Amino acid sequence: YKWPNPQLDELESQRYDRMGYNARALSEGVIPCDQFLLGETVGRANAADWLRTAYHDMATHNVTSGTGGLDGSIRFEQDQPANVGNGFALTVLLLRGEANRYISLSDILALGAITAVEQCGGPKVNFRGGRVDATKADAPGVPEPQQDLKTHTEIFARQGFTQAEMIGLVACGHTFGGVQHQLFPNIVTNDTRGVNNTSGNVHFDSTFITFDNNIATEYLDGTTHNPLVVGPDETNSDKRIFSSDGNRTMNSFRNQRVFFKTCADLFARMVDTVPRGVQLTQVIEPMPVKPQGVHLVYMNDGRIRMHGDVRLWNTHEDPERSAEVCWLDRLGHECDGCCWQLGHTSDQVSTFVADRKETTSVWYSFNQTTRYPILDANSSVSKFWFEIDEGHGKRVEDQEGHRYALQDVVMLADSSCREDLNLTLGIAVRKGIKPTRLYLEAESIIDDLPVVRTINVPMTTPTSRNGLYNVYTFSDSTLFREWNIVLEVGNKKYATTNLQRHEFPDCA
Ligand code: HEM
Repeated sequence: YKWPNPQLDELESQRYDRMGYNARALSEGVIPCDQFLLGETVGRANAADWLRTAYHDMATHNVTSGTGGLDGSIRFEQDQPANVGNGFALTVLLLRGEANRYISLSDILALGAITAVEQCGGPKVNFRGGRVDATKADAPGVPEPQQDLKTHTEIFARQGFTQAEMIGLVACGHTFGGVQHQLFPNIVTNDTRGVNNTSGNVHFDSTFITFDNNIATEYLDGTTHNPLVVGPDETNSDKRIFSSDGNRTMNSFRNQRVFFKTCADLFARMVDTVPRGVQLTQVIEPMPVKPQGVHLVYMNDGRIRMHGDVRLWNTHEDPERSAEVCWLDRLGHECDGCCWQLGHTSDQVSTFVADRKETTSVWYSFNQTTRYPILDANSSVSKFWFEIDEGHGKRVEDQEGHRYALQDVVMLADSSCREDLNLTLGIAVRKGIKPTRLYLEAESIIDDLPVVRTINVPMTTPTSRNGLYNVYTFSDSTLFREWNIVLEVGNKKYATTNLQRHEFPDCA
């Protein structure tokens, strides 16, 4: 895809900016993998809850009617007997803050499961966005351990999975976590609860926070303590499922590579199981050169300052490297002095983990400490690109000649400042156009879901008419999450990027 694309930019960032500079908060709950936030029970982990939540949310799917699937309906399904325990509520509570208008709660639940798998030693799982959040419960459909093999096979077939895929999905799922005595006292009894720890949570395998094939090898070797294999016959659903093809599938999982490949494919299908009619995006791949938070600020002296970062994916620190941002003027012409050396410090590095390896990215800032690229408002900017030199000539990074587009019609003004929760915004609007409406788009989370509020900015009297821009002043104290400015000119819209991370000076 081509930058800017607010939805794909956001999905890409949530997917790949996992740790370090400009990291998103999503993965914090699974770093380290034994982390269990918001609860006291030892022997549990967010990683296990996140994976189980994605499965239970999806498990309502009916391939024939096209209903149910991964749609966040788990929020309304916690009174269903198959959804006992607080793992689902905790998962929603931990993850909902990461959703916004471009990435739904159900996208975040899908990505939470993928992040847990990848971060805790598992394979890379393809991620798409575009899930739509349900507003009510789906028809019940999550399997329970006391059901027989025929029922389980039918349930998985209804969800769209064959018998072999059922074996795979259960084995891949049960490499994390375990069964709690408190919730299943007949499965993990007073006698068996002490096996892994004293809290009464008996794990499915000996490495309950590591994604590996021990779930299969320990089962095959007869050393397993999996409560759904060695528990009471009636609830030994893993045993019935694992052995249902004469252990053929489980035997293939002795090979870790086969196990990883199977799990990666099945998890991708699991999280992509959505109600009919929901259109998912392409698989989100990392952008090799990605601008982040690029925006303009109108200075009181009539010039324009350019802010932002750029991420160079899959590279390392290189003292030889120098990087520049270059731009075309607002009419699309090349201009003199329209290149600027980017700043970089050693903390501007980030990492992404999958397939047990780390990918490093290095970031550069448009500013070097306090020095920014400053443009003359007359010539201004329409597109920019990067020129990178690693000691063997300049490499141009311009999205295959498309360059990166940037509007200069509406922007923040330098007069903007913060006083506690209150932001006093100066909003600069280019003269010579006939604006029809100026407003802010501000996000909040209401009843677990992201919503966008529109806040009108009156344009009666500009507070300043310096240079080529009129500046309108507006105050608001509700801009806690993502927000941006939009200017409508007839049916054309000019929008800034999310300005949540802009650093405002104190008003004093
Ligand atoms: C017949 C199918 C299945 C049955 C009967 C079943 C049953 C169970 C039960 C009884 C627990 C214990 C929950 C608790 O005590 O909190 C559990 C945990 C878990 N299940 Fe399944 N499950 C099935 C399939 C799956 C699938 C397909 C996945 C994922 C792909 C999955 C992922 C998990 C995870 C990660 C846990 C651990 C949760 C934790 O430790 O907090 N399960 N399952």
